[in-house]
Amino acid sequence: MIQAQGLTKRYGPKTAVEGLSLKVERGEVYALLGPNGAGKTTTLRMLATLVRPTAGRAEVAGFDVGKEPLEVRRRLGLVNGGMRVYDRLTGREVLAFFASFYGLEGRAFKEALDWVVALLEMEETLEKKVLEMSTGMRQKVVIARAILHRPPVLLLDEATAGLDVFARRALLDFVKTYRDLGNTVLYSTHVMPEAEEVADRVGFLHQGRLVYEGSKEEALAMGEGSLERAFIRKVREAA
Ligand SMILES: Nc1ncnc2c1ncn2[C@@H]1O[C@H](COP(=O)(O)OP(=O)(O)OP(=O)(O)O)[C@@H](O)[C@H]1O
Repeated sequence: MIQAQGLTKRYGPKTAVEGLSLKVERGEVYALLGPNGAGKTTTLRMLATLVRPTAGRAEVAGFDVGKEPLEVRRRLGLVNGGMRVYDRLTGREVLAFFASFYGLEGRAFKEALDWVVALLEMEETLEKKVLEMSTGMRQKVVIARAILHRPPVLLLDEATAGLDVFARRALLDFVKTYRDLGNTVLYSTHVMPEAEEVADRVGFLHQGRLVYEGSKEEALAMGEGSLERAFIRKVREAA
């Protein structure tokens, strides 16, 4: 569902991502792991058609990110940590607003809303203003707006940043549920234990390069039970 070959992004003399190739299959959670500045955000933004690659190519759900960005956008959702929603609107109003971007109006909107409300258990957010919501409720609205169009591919970029323990738990459980519905999730984080919990496969990104890729089990075995140790080992080997 996600394929990248030689994906590269340079900002002037600075290389943010260098020759990145990866494949994520349907029904899989792929954790892209790396410290701040490793190139995770840039990679996700290229896949989401928000940043144009300097070189290389990528496809999402069979569509080229450079040549068919609208087809790609129809099939993916993006959640960034710390994403804001309009404080003065209710959950329902926020979702109606974003639904209109996807052409979901009238009956189609109602169906999408019913689906997302049941999936995220967020009935209580519908008539509440965002500024009156808990962090957890707000997070549900952020996720709901990203998946209203039922994208088969979901990109999450440091999505647990700033969440309290309840909201974080709900998000990790949601990732697994969304995967189990047959969707594909690219989960970017620097928090290794989160990847240990949700990932099927992992990729280690260091200074813009993918230095390792494998199943979570292989990576854990290499790190004697710890992804963190596996990551450090691969980064040292690549140096
Ligand atoms: N618009 C830009 N102009 C110049 N340099 C940039 C730009 N965007 C990112 N970079 C640089 O590219 C590198 C990779 O950044 P990126 O944000 O992709 O990393 P990251 O792994 O997502 O880290 P973080 O979690 O801190 O966002 C960093 O060195 C960053 O400073």
